[in-house]
Amino acid sequence: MSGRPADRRTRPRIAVVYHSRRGTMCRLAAAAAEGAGRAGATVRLLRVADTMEDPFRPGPTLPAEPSHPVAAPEDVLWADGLVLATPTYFGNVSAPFKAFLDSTARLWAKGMLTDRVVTGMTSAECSYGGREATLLSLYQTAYHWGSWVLGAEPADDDRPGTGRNPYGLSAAYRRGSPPGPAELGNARALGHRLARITGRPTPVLPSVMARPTRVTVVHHAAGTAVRTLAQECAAGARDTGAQVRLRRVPDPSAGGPPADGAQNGQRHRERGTAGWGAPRPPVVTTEDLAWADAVIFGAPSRLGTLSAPLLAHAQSLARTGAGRPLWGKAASAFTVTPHPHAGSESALLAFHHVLFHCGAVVVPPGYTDPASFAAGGNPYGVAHPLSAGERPSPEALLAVRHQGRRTALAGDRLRRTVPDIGPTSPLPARTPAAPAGAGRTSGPHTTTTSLEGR
Ligand SMILES: Cc1cc2nc3c(=O)[nH]c(=O)nc-3n(C[C@H](O)[C@H](O)[C@H](O)COP(=O)(O)O)c2cc1C
Repeated sequence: MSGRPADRRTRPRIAVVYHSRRGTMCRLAAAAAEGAGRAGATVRLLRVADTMEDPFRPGPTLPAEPSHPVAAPEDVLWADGLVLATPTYFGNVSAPFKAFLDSTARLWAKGMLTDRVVTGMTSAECSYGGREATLLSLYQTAYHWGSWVLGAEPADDDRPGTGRNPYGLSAAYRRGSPPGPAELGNARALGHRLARITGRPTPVLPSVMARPTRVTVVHHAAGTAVRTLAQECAAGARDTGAQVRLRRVPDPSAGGPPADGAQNGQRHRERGTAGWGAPRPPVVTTEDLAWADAVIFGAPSRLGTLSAPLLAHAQSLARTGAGRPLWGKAASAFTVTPHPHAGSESALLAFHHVLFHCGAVVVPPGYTDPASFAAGGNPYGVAHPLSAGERPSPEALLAVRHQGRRTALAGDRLRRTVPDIGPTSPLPARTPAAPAGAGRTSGPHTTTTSLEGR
């Protein structure tokens, strides 16, 4: 991110891309665009093309909104940050929205979509009818782009009907009615937060900038493989000039019977020939997390999640209010699995959920370095299968070193933008409400006249 044009501009560019058939997502998208504009962003409010038949036509619709320009893949290229806004269809992204995401593949293949900051919004008829699943599936694409992913800020007083959700915004679809004021206010707040986080690094805060970036690598030191990856990851962070703390989580099960779901023989092999004889890093404290600008977690994968000791530690960080040690910080994870496909993806994705609850910005490796492809092409984080040997391959070591570097650089950038962002509450509408974007006529880089440039 540090080399991206946003560094040289005062205004971040935010694209709010939505699909809507009944008007809910259109209104939420307009609210997010308004919030981003109020944070000083240049905004494009765009709809995806929808040529598919509506299975419920004629359905109850809201009064028509002005037609917004149709999103093109180049809008993703243009943007520093994106709000991706799709209705929930069968617990997933709608087909027209997915078609838009897939249309970015040509730019992705050229490595041109990395390091955007992405957040998501959805609406669904049922409270628990797939809203979270839709937001999380939206982010799969963002991880593959190599984008950073931002959830919504969890609040102490979250109630049903506010749309707040640690993973983004998830509003109710109410037939024939627009989203409620709390939902719209939180959509504005999400757009606002995205724009602030995506924004230009603040050249002030000399006390912060005088020191190197700080990175903490926390791992469940279950065996040689995890420890080797953790050390290499720490070395990658140090490559950037960062100060690094290598820490381990306490493991109550060490020495006893496997109490945390270890799979056959895994715990024995994780200990490896190096055993516990090597100097062990200190046990992590909350201060190690509060101290850091970026945090990278590593652990063996067990039954599709990261191991219990690491999860227990991370879950203890997900408190709300001030003092959340991961809030607004860059974070990522790596893992060791018994076999390929025994959690290499699912354990990392599940761990991202915890990071969202902690308010962290998830910074996956994506395909931002050839090392990621060489190590198996896992965009969510490095995963080494123990069946390939106790010692991670040279490719895995290169990939995790890149992950350490990348997360450190993201932490460096975020520490310049995030500290002055206080907790957000719903942003009330402006009166008169900000107008929706007017049509674009001549291609993807033509502006939405009423929003862009405000
Ligand atoms: C094909 C289809 C699948 C849907 N699947 C779900 C679902 O899984 N869960 C749910 O609660 N609502 C579901 N809905 C309702 C939509 O979420 C609702 O129509 C949408 O949020 C309205 O957004 P819009 O007003 O922006 O078009 C579905 C609707 C359609 C057309």
